[in-house]
Amino acid sequence: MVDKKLGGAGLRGQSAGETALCTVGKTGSGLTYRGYDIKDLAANAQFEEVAHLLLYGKLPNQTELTAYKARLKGMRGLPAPLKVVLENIPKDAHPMDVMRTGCSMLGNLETEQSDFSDQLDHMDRMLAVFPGLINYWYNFSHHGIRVEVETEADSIAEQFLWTLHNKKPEPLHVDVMHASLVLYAEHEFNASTFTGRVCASTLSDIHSVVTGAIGSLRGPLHGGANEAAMDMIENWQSADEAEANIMGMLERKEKIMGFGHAVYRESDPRNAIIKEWSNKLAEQVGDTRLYDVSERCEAVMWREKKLFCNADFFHASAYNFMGIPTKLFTPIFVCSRVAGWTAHAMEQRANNRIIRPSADYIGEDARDYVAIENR
Ligand SMILES: CC(=O)SCCNC(=O)CCNC(=O)[C@H](O)C(C)(C)COP(=O)(O)OP(=O)(O)OC[C@H]1O[C@@H](n2cnc3c(N)ncnc32)[C@H](O)[C@@H]1OP(=O)(O)O
Ligand SMILES: O=C([O-])CC(=O)C(=O)O
Repeated sequence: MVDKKLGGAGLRGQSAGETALCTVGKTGSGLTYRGYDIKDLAANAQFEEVAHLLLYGKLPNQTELTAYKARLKGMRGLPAPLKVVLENIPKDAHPMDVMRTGCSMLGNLETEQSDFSDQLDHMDRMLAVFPGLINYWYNFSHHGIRVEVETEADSIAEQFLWTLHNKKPEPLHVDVMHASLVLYAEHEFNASTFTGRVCASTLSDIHSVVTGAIGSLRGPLHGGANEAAMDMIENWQSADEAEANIMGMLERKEKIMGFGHAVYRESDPRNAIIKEWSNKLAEQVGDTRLYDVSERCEAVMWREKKLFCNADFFHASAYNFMGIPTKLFTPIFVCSRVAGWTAHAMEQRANNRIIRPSADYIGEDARDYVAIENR
């Protein structure tokens, strides 16, 4: 990988701590979780295997996986007061705000012990409950339906689609969701994870850690890019129209969402994987527009700027082909990344020192206080 010229802005390139969870841009195809290459995990593992790897330190054997999935399945129910809160959030709310409020409310109802002795219970609970939480709100606010969240879904991947569409999803879509959740699960010291680690370093509770992380993920420069990419590509009826518009945006020095990365220099290893799934889904739905448009954007951005698709870009078309509303794209990221966030919180707690960097002062020199009547 080509070394990036590092500047101080955005703490780019500076180490802010240690982790045993993930490497970004260092070995293999460029992304590993506890030493396992993302390509192998995405091709072979269910999301629950990856969550177990991150939270419990090892890939589960079959008996452990079966037990873990059963444990998570038993944790899907929404407490009644949380349902009341969700039912009171308006239809036009941003779903990431719903996630943030839902997570925070859960922390009021099921507060973590201050000695963190029950931390894993809360971490698993969030993994289990988040898909139903967002889809309960979505279905209630948009369709007036109180969707059943304690479904027979076999996995978190299936649970998301089942509670969204209120019916058992087709197997291909479940496979795509597994891959997607695996791809999004963990990414070292990205902005949302770092937010969570800072919060964890104050010895705060796990719901505060995750609520803060959700807030950071919401922005279009981070998780919100998958929605922003969809809002962009859905306007274009053909690859040629996409190319003309991208060229115009580049000329006007606009950011193209879903491209570029703070660490990777030549490619994001997650892109090829989700792109392949998007291609499969395009064939399944008989798409002749969105996938071509996306591919052309990719080609033009590389040709003009040597900028590549990050994990978010082909997620947009893939989710769209599965009938997922654009506004729910980033909440899916939450349903996955909560595994990484909480694993990082545990790691921080296990070897903690409060995160408190310094700043270079660029303000006024010392001066005399001026009484209010003299200002
Ligand atoms: C899952 C994830 O969170 S992945 C990231 C999702 N975010 C996006 O897709 C948003 C669009 N991308 C971006 O804004 C950026 O590429 C980021 C935020 C991801 C990384 O930011 P940085 O590390 O500051 O980017 P980097 O230093 O590589 O930028 C180099 C140059 O390329 C430009 N550039 C980077 N990404 C883009 C883009 N998507 N569109 C247009 N220009 C871009 C920058 O403006 C910068 O130009 P400059 O030197 O003239 O200022
Ligand atoms: O690492 C980053 O800066 C952003 C990213 O790709 C992620 O969080 O998945």
